[in-house]
Amino acid sequence: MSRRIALVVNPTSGKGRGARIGPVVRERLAAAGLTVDVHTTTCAADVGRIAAEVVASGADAVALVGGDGTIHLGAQVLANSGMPFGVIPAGTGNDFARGLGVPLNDPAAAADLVVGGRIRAVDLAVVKDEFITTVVAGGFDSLVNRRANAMTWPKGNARYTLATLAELRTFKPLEYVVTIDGERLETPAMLVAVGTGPMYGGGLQICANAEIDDGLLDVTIIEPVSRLTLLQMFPKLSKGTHVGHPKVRMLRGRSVRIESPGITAYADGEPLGPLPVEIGIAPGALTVFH
Ligand SMILES: Nc1ncnc2c1ncn2[C@@H]1O[C@H](COP(=O)(O)OP(=O)(O)OP(=O)(O)O)[C@@H](O)[C@H]1O
Repeated sequence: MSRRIALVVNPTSGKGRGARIGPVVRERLAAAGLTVDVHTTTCAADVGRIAAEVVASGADAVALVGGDGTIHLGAQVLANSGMPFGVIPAGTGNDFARGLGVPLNDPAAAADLVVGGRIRAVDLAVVKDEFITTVVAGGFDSLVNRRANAMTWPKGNARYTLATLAELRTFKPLEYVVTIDGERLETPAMLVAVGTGPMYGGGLQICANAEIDDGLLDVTIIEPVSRLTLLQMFPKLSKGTHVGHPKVRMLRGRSVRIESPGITAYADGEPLGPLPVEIGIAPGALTVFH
């Protein structure tokens, strides 16, 4: 009997890229002999609802065509379900897919990972009962995220660059209390980011050393630096070459609490809530094709 795959497509991801690549993926999966049930979402709530129906249906696997927002929604249901999950990147950021090494601009190649059937279990961060698939941002980066989300132009990652420049004009270091596995650290900083995977903001390797299956959260603290130094650090984040910078601290733990007054945390590119947040880890909670 052929494997039965539910293909869940967010047509709005990547400003319509999801709608464009959905049929490409369906054809590729079907050509490989898989039985494909296509589900197209009409609103954000559909992602979780459909994922729950798919899990209950006894399908062999699910593939999600979307960006980090869609994966975040799907992961809430797929976590700890044991159902293998394929990521077909269609968003603007695609940081979860980047962290996994899924091809970003070749939907047929991403579909081939589902066909191949090779799976691994990856960790998720958890805040209250919410699973997070990439990084929690709490500081300068969350202000940039908020501003970039509010911008309608430009379309791709250039939004983050413009938002960074705009926020830099007025940003001042923040006072933090960061508690990692019960150990309290008081420090001023530009940002504190916590991730299971390395990336946010469309390929910025803020937690460059993060291993997505080591059962640990990676914590990056950028201590106070001049505006120019922070600006110069952003291109380094794309390559991960900020690692080792004297003002960049990288730590690890199983539980992390971040406190700083007046800051809203962002996770998987969307607002999570005001600090303080307590972040835990769900080791190996998501089973993914790779
Ligand atoms: N029809 C729909 N189906 C699912 N989600 C939708 C739909 N319309 C709007 N949304 C919203 O779109 C958001 C963005 O989707 P997604 O994150 O996949 O794309 P993106 O923002 O382009 O990519 P990225 O997050 O990687 O930058 C979702 O979090 C969801 O809230």
